[in-house]
Amino acid sequence: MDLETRPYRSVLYIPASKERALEKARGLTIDAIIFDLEDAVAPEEKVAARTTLAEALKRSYGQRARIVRINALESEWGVEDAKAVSEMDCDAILLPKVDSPAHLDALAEITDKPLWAMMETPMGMLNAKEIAAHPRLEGMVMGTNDLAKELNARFRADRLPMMTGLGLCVLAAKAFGKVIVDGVYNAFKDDDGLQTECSQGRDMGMDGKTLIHPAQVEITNAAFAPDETEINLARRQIEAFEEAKAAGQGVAVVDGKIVENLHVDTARKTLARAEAIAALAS
Ligand SMILES: CC(C)(COP(=O)(O)OP(=O)(O)OC[C@H]1O[C@@H](n2cnc3c(N)ncnc32)[C@H](O)[C@@H]1OP(=O)(O)O)[C@@H](O)C(=O)NCCC(=O)NCCSC(=O)C[C@H](O)C(=O)O
Ligand SMILES: [Mg+2]
Repeated sequence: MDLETRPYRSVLYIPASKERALEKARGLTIDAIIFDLEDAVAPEEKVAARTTLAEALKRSYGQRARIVRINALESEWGVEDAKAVSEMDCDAILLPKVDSPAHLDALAEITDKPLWAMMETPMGMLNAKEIAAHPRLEGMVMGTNDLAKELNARFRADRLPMMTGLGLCVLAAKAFGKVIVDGVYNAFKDDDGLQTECSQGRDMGMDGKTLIHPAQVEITNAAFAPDETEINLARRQIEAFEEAKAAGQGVAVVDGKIVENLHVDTARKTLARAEAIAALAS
């Protein structure tokens, strides 16, 4: 599966030190996993967590993308994390608190793995374009907890204080064809709040959302997948446009709205996305 078609609806963080959670993930309907060596692991457990993770990755996680978040390279663990993860059976390395492409350059010197960037600092927001343009970068992950901390912003249901940063990162990721997944929703027992935040992220163009608990998976998978109404509309748009084209016209009308070439492109992507999700499930 290539980057363009691989679904990243649900991306679950798992503390690399927690064997039970590492095992549990093998049975969850998640598109990707972030195995965390950074914030979810206490300092005294960091070195042992590398070994625990290396062992866990020797067994299959099926089709789920396996991304490992290391500690910052400036920290006492970062460089050793990067070297150790380079030898592990995983799909990418995620670097926290990326401020500029220079941070990615430093990691690229240590590893050949594809790179992902945590977007969670004010400087990272300002440099989102240059970070997204990095040739080794595959994806961006919003770190909305760190961003709120750095901004001294308040958490609000509408995420207004985050919007500039979220918008800059979505623009940057889309401009350079990179994956972008939204930040976590901390209140993991609040389904309504999660649903609202998923809908907002999807409306903005996020490819999916990062999660902290298995209870968040179902809502997120549904929110970032095309639903029956969207699939049905996409099919009708393509059909109507093909008919219009055959009749020598460049525009069709479906449900009272015009359908042009560009809408057909979106419709085809919607169907391709639905097919990719169905293929993952089979
Ligand atoms: C939040 C938690 C500490 C809650 O854990 P727990 O009390 O164990 O929850 P439950 O008893 O409800 O768990 C039920 C079962 O589910 C498993 N479980 C729980 N969480 C996970 C998980 N993340 N992945 C896989 N499996 C999980 C439990 O083991 C139970 O299994 P079983 O006993 O077999 O039934 C906990 O959920 C947790 O630690 N979550 C992850 C926290 C984390 O990773 N934080 C760091 C990432 S967030 C971040 O840093 C974002 C960014 O950088 C930013 O700045 O915003
Ligand atoms: Mg963070």
